[in-house]
Amino acid sequence: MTVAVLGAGAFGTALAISLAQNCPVTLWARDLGDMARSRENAKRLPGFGFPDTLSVTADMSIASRADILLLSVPMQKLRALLQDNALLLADKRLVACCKGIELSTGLGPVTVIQECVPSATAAVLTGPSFAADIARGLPTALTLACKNDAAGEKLQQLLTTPNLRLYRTTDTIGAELGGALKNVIAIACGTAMGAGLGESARAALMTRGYAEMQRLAAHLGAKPGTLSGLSGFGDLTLTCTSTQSRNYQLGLSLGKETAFDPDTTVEGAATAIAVQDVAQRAGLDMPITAAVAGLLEKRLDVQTAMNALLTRPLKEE
Ligand SMILES: NC(=O)C1=CN([C@@H]2O[C@H](COP(=O)(O)OP(=O)(O)OC[C@H]3O[C@@H](n4cnc5c(N)ncnc54)[C@H](O)[C@@H]3O)[C@@H](O)[C@H]2O)C=CC1
Ligand SMILES: O=C(CO)COP(=O)(O)O
Repeated sequence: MTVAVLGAGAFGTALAISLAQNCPVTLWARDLGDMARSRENAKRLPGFGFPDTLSVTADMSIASRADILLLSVPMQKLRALLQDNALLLADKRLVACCKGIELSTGLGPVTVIQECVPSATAAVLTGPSFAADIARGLPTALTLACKNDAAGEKLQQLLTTPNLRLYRTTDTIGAELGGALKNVIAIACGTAMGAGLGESARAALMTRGYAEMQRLAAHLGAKPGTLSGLSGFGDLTLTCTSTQSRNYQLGLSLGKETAFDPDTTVEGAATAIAVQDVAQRAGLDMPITAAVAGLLEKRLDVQTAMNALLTRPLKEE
């Protein structure tokens, strides 16, 4: 068995290092930089040397020979990667490792794979994990979702490592929505903490944000229960409480009104805008998502957004 990881960001590099314990792994990058010589991704994941079983390439025809390909580019770049390489990726097992909703279509990564490479087996790997934790070999549990349970079970077995424990589901919609929506709530939580609104406010945002996540997931056909697993509740907890999270960090800077590096990958920003549109079309009430979208689009300031949430009509929980 061989694995390739397409996209040499922090997460793709960490997964490649971890999976290289199981089998030969090829890490594909658009731009290899100095990685082949230094045997390290100094730009995205410094301090973690590559094991001997990990090779790097910028040649997709080499990477696409692998049995299983993990797609670890940001969500808004996924479609172009698939379209550009559709012939090489035909009939492959493609596992999306990105968390988000496509801005132009409102779709998640599994559907984007199915649209671009219909002959592929599409899956998504998601759940609570920071790249550095995985690269360090710290214990991590994730969800592997694939509509075809037999194919999902095989992927679960092949991609589990001594430190990376995979659970399995056939509910790709629920799994990808959990990973996408928790980032939006993490921006809200970071904003509240950055603005000094306190930990009680953060707990309220996490809980009511989780209610929003479940509302949209149910509307889009997710199985009841998936959102309470690693891909939903698990990742929500991690991302809303850790300063390691870039979504949470963006929120902190919005709350503190400080500058934020625009080159940082913050998946929740595009997802908030995409989800706001989906929710409006569906007539769903998602006030925290709407507040985050308003902050990001600079239609709202933090105080106005908070007042809007607090003055909504009182209702049953
Ligand atoms: N960093 C983390 O701890 C985790 C990240 N993720 C997810 O992994 C995905 C990727 O995030 P990171 O690796 O952290 O981002 P990153 O910012 O570290 O790296 C993104 C990488 O994608 C590459 N890239 C961008 N557009 C590309 C294209 N068109 N073709 C090829 N490569 C392209 C960039 O060159 C860069 O190497 C995101 O969806 C994120 O939510 C999931 C779990 C943990
Ligand atoms: O998805 C993640 C943790 O599970 C990583 O979070 P950030 O993208 O916010 O850094």
